Amino acid sequence: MTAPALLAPRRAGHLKVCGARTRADLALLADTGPTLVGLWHGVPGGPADLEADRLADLAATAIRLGLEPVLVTFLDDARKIAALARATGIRWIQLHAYQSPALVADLREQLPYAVLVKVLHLSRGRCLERAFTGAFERAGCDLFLLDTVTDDGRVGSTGQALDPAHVHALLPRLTIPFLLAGGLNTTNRDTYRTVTDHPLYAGADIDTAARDRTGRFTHEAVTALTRAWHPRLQETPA
Ligand SMILES: O=C(O)c1ccccc1NCC(=O)[C@H](O)[C@H](O)COP(=O)(O)O
Repeated sequence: MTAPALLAPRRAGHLKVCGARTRADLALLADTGPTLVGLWHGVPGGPADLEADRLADLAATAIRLGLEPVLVTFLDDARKIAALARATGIRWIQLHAYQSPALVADLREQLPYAVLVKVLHLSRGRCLERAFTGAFERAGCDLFLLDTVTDDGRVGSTGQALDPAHVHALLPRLTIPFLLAGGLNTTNRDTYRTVTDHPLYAGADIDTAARDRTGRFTHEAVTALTRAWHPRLQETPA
């Protein structure tokens, strides 16, 4: 017997777009297909960093529009992060710096309901947290997010693609799902077929390719990314 159509998943994983700054950004994203929106707080000097009250306003707007807000942060104070999550209603937390497994354990205790995402940084193909993936999992991490570190040490929104071979070298170490990031766009979608076919693949995370040259999200760019990275299952090429 086949499962009732209503219960069948309709999408292949998540699509997260990072760095929303305004309600208009959120309206555009809600209209074009992503499931998750990254809101930055505690990213010093980041162009999309939000003050706490603005973060709360955008998180509430995202939820109202049917998007799941994700707090993207370099903060490494569990109490501060937990307080922010409680105050804003944000359930997904993306630790994008070099936070420790101990911080993840602390956060897990304070926020049992939260979805905790730890970024694994790949520098020249090597994962800098390679020795700690098991510790992050035991600490209560729900998802990893694989992203690029540039040769000069920049992290986040680098627009630089990972080599799929380097991703595959890391995957046997993981037992929890992962999001893929790092310079994903519409033209390199096919390069990652073997990665996105992996049973632990949970979706794609994109910033640079969702924007035009002035740094603004565009309807056209995000719609094209949704088609490439987050199609309805019946649209997925065999
Ligand atoms: O987006 C940023 O500029 C950023 C800055 C500091 C920390 C994290 C940041 N972004 C996090 C993301 O999740 C991005 O979507 C991810 O790095 C992919 O970006 P891109 O390679 O530009 O698609």
